[in-house]
Amino acid sequence: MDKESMKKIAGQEAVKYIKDGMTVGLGTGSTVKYLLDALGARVVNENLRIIGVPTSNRSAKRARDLGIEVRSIDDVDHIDLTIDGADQIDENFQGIKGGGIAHLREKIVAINSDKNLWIVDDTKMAKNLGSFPLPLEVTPYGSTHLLKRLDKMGFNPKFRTNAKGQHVLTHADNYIIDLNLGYIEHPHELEKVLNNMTGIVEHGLFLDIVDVVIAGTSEGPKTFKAR
Ligand SMILES: O=C[C@H](O)[C@H](O)[C@H](O)COP(=O)(O)O
Repeated sequence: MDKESMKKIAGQEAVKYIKDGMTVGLGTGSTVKYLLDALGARVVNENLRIIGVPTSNRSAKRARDLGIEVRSIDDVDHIDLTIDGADQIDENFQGIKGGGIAHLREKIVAINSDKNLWIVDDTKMAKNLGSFPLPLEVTPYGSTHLLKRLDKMGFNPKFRTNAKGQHVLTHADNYIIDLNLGYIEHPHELEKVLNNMTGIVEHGLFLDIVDVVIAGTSEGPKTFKAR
């Protein structure tokens, strides 16, 4: 089965966790797209009343187009459940996110949610993190010096650029540096190091955040309780 079909299976399974009246954080990415399609269908067919809190302009537009009511995080008093994609998930359900440059908003929404559910195709489930490059959102000011510092630390940093060689800009007009680490032996230690570095606005390590993971597999959806 191809990856798209596995993403679709995960998105369609996850929509079952959304109940009438909920405020739901809406993640970003190609897997979340399938969730939004399935959620839009429920809003129309079942007259489901939910409020969506999107983590990107892309998800906000898609949700609105599908008839899902959306509000900014600062206009809701709580979020019951957030459903998002992920780039890599290790055997302890720690994750890397930010492949689609949305991890700053995604982390803000995630830590303000009662529950977090991730949806992935099962090729993203790994023993360890690190084969997927770890994204950092960084302030443009001083970013060349930050890159040098990260390089000296052995983190193999690279600015993320577009086809024209220009910096990719985040929602907040920041840059992205990807760390090509290969293998992250101690994610919590790395998290502490990155949290303490001036100029890094947010990194894509999502540790101890997810509650449930749904992986789309060729045998159907597989659900894992992370905590
Ligand atoms: O910045 C983007 C997000 O963290 C996405 O959730 C992540 O990149 C997974 O996206 P996709 O479902 O497209 O692989």
